[in-house]
Amino acid sequence: MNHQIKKDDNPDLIEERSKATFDTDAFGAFIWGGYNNLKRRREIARYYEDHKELHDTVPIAFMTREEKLENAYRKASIFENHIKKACDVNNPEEVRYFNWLVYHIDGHPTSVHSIMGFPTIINQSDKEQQERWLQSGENREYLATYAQTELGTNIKKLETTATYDQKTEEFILNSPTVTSLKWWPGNMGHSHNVAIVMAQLWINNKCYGPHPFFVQIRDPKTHKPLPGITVGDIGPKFGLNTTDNGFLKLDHVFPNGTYVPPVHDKIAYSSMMLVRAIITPLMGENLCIGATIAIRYSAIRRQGEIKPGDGEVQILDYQTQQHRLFPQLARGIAFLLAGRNTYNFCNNVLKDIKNGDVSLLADLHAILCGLKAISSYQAELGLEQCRMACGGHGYSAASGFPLLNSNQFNGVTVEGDNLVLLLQVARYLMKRAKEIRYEIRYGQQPSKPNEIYDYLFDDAPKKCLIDQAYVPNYKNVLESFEYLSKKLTLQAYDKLEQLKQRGRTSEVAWNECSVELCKAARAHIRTFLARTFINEVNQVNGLPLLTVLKDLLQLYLFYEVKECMAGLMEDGYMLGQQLHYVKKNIYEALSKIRPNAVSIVDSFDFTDRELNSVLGRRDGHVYENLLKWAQASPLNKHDVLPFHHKYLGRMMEEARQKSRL
Ligand SMILES: CCCCC/C=C/C(=O)SCCNC(=O)CCNC(=O)[C@H](O)C(C)(C)COP(=O)(O)OP(=O)(O)OC[C@H]1O[C@@H](n2cnc3c(N)ncnc32)[C@H](O)[C@@H]1OP(=O)(O)O
Ligand SMILES: Cc1cc2nc3c(=O)[nH]c(=O)nc-3n(C[C@H](O)[C@H](O)[C@H](O)COP(=O)(O)OP(=O)(O)OC[C@H]3O[C@@H](n4cnc5c(N)ncnc54)[C@H](O)[C@@H]3O)c2cc1C
Repeated sequence: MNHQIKKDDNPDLIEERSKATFDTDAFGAFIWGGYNNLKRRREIARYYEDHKELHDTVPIAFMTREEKLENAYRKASIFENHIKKACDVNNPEEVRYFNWLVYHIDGHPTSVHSIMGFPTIINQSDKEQQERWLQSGENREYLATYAQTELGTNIKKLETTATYDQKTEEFILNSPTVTSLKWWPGNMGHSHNVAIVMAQLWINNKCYGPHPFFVQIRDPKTHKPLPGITVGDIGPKFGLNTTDNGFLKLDHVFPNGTYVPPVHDKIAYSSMMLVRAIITPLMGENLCIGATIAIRYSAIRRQGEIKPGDGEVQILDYQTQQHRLFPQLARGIAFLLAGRNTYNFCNNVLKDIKNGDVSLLADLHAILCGLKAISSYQAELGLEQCRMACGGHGYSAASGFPLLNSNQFNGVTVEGDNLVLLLQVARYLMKRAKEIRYEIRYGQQPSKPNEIYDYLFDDAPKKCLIDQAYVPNYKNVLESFEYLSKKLTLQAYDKLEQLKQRGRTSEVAWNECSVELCKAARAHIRTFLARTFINEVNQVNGLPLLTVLKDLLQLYLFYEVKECMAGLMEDGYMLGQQLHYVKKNIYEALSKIRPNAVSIVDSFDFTDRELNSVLGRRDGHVYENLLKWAQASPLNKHDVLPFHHKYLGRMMEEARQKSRL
């Protein structure tokens, strides 16, 4: 049963919705982690709808950059009055959802304080510092950005210095070169007045590596930059134009604060872990939003005939359209599930770290890096497929895709470039490979099995069993992913060792293997994503929901097998006839998903505010609203543009006069 049917909706959508073979609320509860969460989402969305002062005055596509910022500042100033009424403020998912409804996708002037600056203070300050900055940070008496990236250096070679002056017992922060300017930190340009600055710590002429410092960059009252501080906005970007990403130069600045040694030398990176953990489900959500827009639009858009004379078909009936869109749906769900899983894992490990236990830090770091890299890359490609699937209207800002996709572009870069992060995964895998070759087991005697990497130590069957349909729970497909991942990991390791034996330094050998190292990392993450999807579906009771989830799982798994078929076939592990079986499964899954496609995307329960798209409207009334949208364009405020006669009008008039001569 589809709960979204309303009698005045577009007839094609009513027809699609009436075909649902499952309960859309049951699916929604599966996606959002239970019925109560789904109910709370609806209550929060209702709260947002009922409070017009939180809405945009005009679509942001029609605003200049300054208007965007002012609109977001206006909302930020009333946000605190509303959040306590709309949400349980101790529930991060409710808070995140309300934020998302109010500010939507283009950034906002308090975001980096919430997701990076303040969490860094929570996780990395000592008791005395917390007494000073915790409550006031929570009250937003100050707003803190996270200033790590520099204009021309990499993290290992940061040039910003924090030198301890023994005489005054103070730290002096300095940007000694143009390349050392902090560049990119979100909200640093104009909105925030504090920066958590990552700087190389120098004590007695000895460098202790990058450490975070709490630096007041603007006067708390006048908001003017403080002495020694040069700060500003870095200018317009591909997306996130409601965020003032900034630059910062420190000229011998004396910040508040003391140096506290971390419990682990990589703890300074924990803020990045937390954000990476947020990014993967966000990528899933973005992709599901894109798929919702494109699938709803494909159900109301009619173009061409399949059987001549039978009339124009919904473009969703074309197999090519299904092949373009349904894998995005399946991948979006896979990212949401894996993201939820690792977000919980991350919070548990961060708690352990606070108590001095860093035993799971490396496992967590590797999986977060890999998931962030794969999910953001595939979501970017997938959203582009969704846009293209909407033809010309997909290119209009009314579709929502220009804003959605341009913001998605930052996913592959923020919190670490994807290739750099895949190489972090590879570093972890190479350690496991060494243990396999020397027959040592990671963690020696593990107290409990670790699903993330245990398979690397097991002997997978040497023969591909992918076409053995009787194997339960897709064990055979998972084994194929495991086989490939282990093979690529060991191949990369052996090549590294050979290069080193031939005299290459470790670093040069690493670089010469880096394409293959990234392949191994991708295969490991693919295995994790597949296993998580299978495990989550296995826990579902209730046949109608289970059936549609299994259709999506079938598509997901066989589509991923097809994506890595070269690696599976090159050594004869998978045979040509098995590839035919894989393709058959993909096409079969597409046709099983087709009748439920609109109901599946309805199950996500995205509001029209979240979709921000005329094409993806819940009611399907696309064409009349495209006209309304175009008429609202600021250009159409005038029948004749105020500068028309000054230029084009004059040009044409002069041309007419000339031709009369
Ligand atoms: C939603 C919108 C958000 C918008 C806000 C965006 C904010 C930002 O973008 S903030 C800036 C983020 N910057 C980055 O993410 C930089 C990306 N690069 C990295 O993270 C790299 O991992 C590195 C530069 C931190 C380290 O690279 P590398 O030089 O290769 O390695 P090291 O020698 O420094 O360290 C290796 C060692 O450390 C472990 N490790 C690295 N990072 C972490 C971590 N986050 N947590 C735990 N452990 C970490 C790594 O596994 C190695 O361990 P061993 O192999 O045991 O030595
Ligand atoms: C929208 C946005 C918001 C941001 N917000 C913040 C913020 O709030 N705070 C902050 O500190 N930073 C922020 N950043 C900066 C961001 O974290 C960095 O841009 C990102 O980590 C990549 O670093 P880089 O720009 O120095 O790229 P570079 O390191 O110059 O990388 C460029 C390319 O070189 C290659 N490369 C680099 N190193 C290696 C390597 N070791 N091995 C192989 N290939 C390599 C990769 O292909 C990479 O794509 C933001 C960036 C963006 C786009």
